[in-house]
Amino acid sequence: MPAVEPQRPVRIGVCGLGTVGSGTINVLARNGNEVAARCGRSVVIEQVGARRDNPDCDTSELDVTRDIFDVANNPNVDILVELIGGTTVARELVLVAIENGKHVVTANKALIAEHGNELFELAAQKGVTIAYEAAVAGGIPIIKSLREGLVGNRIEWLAGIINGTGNYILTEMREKGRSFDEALVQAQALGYAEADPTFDVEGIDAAHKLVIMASLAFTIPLAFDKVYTEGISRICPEDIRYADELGYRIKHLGIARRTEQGVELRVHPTLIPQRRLIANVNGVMNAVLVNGDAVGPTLYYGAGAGAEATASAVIADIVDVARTLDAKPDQRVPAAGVALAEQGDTLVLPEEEVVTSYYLRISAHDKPGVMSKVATICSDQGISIEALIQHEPVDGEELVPVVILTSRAREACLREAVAQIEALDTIEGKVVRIRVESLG
Ligand SMILES: NC(=O)c1ccc[n+]([C@@H]2O[C@H](COP(=O)([O-])OP(=O)(O)OC[C@H]3O[C@@H](n4cnc5c(N)ncnc54)[C@H](O)[C@@H]3O)[C@@H](O)[C@H]2O)c1
Ligand SMILES: N[C@@H](CCO)C(=O)O
Ligand code: NA
Repeated sequence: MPAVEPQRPVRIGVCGLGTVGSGTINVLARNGNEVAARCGRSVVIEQVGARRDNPDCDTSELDVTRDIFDVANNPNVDILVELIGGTTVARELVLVAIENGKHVVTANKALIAEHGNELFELAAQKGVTIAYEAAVAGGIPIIKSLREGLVGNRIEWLAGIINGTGNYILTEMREKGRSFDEALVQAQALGYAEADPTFDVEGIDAAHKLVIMASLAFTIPLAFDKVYTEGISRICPEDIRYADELGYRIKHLGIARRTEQGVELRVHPTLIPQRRLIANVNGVMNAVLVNGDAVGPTLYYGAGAGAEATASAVIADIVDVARTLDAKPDQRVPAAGVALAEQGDTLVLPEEEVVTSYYLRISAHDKPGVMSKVATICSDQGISIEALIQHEPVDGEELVPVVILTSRAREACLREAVAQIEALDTIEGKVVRIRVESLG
């Protein structure tokens, strides 16, 4: 029998030596033998592009350049691993790498969500691949699941806790009574937050991840600008408490759903029943619930952020690319799950048309007839009240907090009802409203 040719090592160039870059180098150093066995060839770090050294990892034996474009232009690099973040220099870097015939592994959801259509197109023309497992839900192999594991299904909907920082903040507020700001500072110190943490708390990061999942689940182009996005910065401790009393948890969810009228793409705080597994996903952990017509509901759970958890996904992509390094491009799984010509249209349903139940919190003057006026306004909009709790006035004030759970209603009807309730002279201030999903 002829001897099997040993495969040459795969040579990677790592750009960015922050949380994920240093985690990737450390995990590769620790698990190099297992990784080599998985890919059938060793993985060699040919070059590192970093503005400065990072004391969290040892690069003393590596070729380090201060100009990341050296890596993109290095003829010995097979795979460029983009871990600098952002959408300007990162886009340029990835374009140059692809033009130079390199495969790309990236953890950058902003880049894929906002420029993925363009990058996938160029990669297809050049016969290279872009892998982005780390971009969604950190270490959880959700991209692999959507792109490969679930392809026998028509996916009806998915819903996920896909921002570790936000989930960490909501958990700290609920379990330890920490303030929003305190919990955010901690999440930043732990390396979970984006360079601009408003991306985490205002739902932009989750929107990036949601469109990537929706694109794979529904085989549609990426449509980041169509996502409805609401953050968690206005969630108050009393809403977390009242939700608990009603048997719910407040989670920041990304939801993608097919309807007959179009696709729903939305990120917002959501009350979900406490009995659901996903309601009990806490701290920096992420979870994605995917509902396929054949398999039914499946749940993916794990660390959504952090140096080594994210490195786990980056390295899985490196192995995937390395295994098919010598394959013909059409033998690889396409970056978008299907050839771009096979993608359908993205008709995203306007938010006003979305139908959900709502949690409403109203500050009412304790006078007779207030609640019957509220009930009439709701019923005129076709909304019924499923539960109502009247709380004790806060700190001896005259105002009484009233919490309502509504039936399912069109967003447009709910908005009209809220406007009319706010106009009542027996109601003070704005109505707090949070969507409710049963996820059943
Ligand atoms: N931190 C996480 O838990 C996590 C998880 C999943 C995905 N991500 C994504 O991974 C990427 C990196 O995130 P991070 O947390 O490691 O960020 P980070 O800020 O810790 O690291 C980024 C590094 O890139 C360097 N850099 C930026 N521009 C550069 C340039 N032009 N030249 C050279 N170096 C440059 C920075 O100096 C920094 O060291 C982002 O896209 C992020 O969204 C992060
Ligand atoms: N900032 C992101 C990192 C992982 O994508 C988060 O908190 O989930
Ligand atoms: Na992932």
